[in-house]
Amino acid sequence: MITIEKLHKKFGSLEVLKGIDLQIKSGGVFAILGPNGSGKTTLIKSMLGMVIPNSGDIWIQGENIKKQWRYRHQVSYLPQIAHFPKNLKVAELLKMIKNLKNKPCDETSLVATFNLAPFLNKNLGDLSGGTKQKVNAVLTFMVDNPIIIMDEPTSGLDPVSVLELKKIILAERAKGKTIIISSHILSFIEEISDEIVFLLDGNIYFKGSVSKLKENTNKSNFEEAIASILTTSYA
Ligand SMILES: Nc1ncnc2c1ncn2[C@@H]1O[C@H](COP(=O)(O)OP(=O)(O)OP(=O)(O)O)[C@@H](O)[C@H]1O
Repeated sequence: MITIEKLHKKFGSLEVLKGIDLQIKSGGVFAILGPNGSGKTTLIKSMLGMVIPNSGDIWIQGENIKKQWRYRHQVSYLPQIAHFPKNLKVAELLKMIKNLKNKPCDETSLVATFNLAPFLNKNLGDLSGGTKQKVNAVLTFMVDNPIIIMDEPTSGLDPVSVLELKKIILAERAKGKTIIISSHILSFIEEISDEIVFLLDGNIYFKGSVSKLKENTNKSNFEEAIASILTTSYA
């Protein structure tokens, strides 16, 4: 269970999160949606201790994360933009992360799933954006953690890889893991999410299932339901 209470975050005079209260129950796929700049990454990074809120509290598995780091051993994170060392080879990075994790890692089947074998001896700086994202996915899923947080995981992936990613996410969900995803690809979110939260103007505009959102907005299509929130709010 993840509990967020009265979370405020400002960057200078820009108030990005204006008192977010949120509960994410354990087990299932939870999506964080919202327009560009609505604070999805800020919220995600707050859960990871990478953004320090101005006020408010976050509890992960019962532990207040303020000034804590141990909980991070239970959380896998796929960042929106991975900054890999350019001159390191893919195989070297995988080995290095495995050593750092000091936990059982299973990257072999993931490397096969994402067809990364031909790239293992290539420098990370020479990879295409999509191939880097596949490496990012391998790093995320190779460790067996109960919480998986992904910021725009489909970014740059071709349709076959998106399909593979979806299968992996659903398999992790079936193991009872808590998976938190931010994405603008609504078809992807609709297929995999148990619950969504929609951020708007620093607050939670909606929390519930995709079908509940469709019902509330009186739309049969998820994209139209999201569009109707935005047109109503910004009209
Ligand atoms: N370190 C920072 N310093 C200053 N402003 C920041 C910083 N990080 C984020 N912001 C600003 O906070 C706002 C929210 O950014 P955030 O990245 O959380 O949005 P997002 O919903 O993830 O956006 P997107 O959909 O474009 O990825 C934006 O206006 C952004 O410019």
